[in-house]
Amino acid sequence: MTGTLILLRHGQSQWNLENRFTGWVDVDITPLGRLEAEAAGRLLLEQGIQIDRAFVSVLKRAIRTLWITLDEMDQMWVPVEHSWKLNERHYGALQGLNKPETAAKYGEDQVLIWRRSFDTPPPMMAENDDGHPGKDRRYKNIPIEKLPVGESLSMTLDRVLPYWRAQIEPHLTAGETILVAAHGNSIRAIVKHLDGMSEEEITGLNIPTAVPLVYRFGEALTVLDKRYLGDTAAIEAAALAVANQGKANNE
Ligand SMILES: O=C(O)[C@@H](CO)OP(=O)(O)O
Repeated sequence: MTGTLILLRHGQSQWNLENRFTGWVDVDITPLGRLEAEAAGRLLLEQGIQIDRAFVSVLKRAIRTLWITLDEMDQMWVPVEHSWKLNERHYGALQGLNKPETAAKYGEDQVLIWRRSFDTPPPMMAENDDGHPGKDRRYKNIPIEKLPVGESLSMTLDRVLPYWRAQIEPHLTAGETILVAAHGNSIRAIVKHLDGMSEEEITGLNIPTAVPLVYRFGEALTVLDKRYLGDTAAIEAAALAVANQGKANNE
């Protein structure tokens, strides 16, 4: 038996609430998002899970979710590594736009392609946009040509996977229990890899906010089992609500 992995999407963010494309915009979690993160911590605690190490993006909605979850578990002392490689996919020129309004303007089919197709990127952010990651101090050590201005899920996977292999996998192989606090689409990229999902299958996967997804691994990191912690019907309803965020009439 080797390690255990917990994948945790951040709690509800202000732009989840407003239903806006978020990507790399650093919005915080809402009061409900904080409660969701506390509930995630309680679920992990009930399972007696002891975290050895945590990994998190450099976006505050994931960082704060991690803090609250670890606080609830009284395990705030665990080593934490931050990396932009775990950031949400960059949503390019869509960032900030309201999803139902975008669906009303461009059609639900187009929005579904932008949100869930494997390899169609969103329209790119302009190089001179004030929100360009090259203008953000937290990315100053990353060569400008490596900073995305819009990513498909495939492009997200291309930056998540080398990080996963180099930084996270060795700890699982060593038998550690790892918590990864990240985002809907960076988690979808990891799940696609772990479950060997096809490009078709991954289009149907939606990750609910702040529900711990626990993987247990056997030799050579084969997946022994995978399950969400919590009430199955509520989790399915939450995933469906995420899927429906791209509908034109979704308020
Ligand atoms: O807007 C985003 O950054 C993501 C996650 O909230 O949305 P979607 O589910 O549409 O990929």
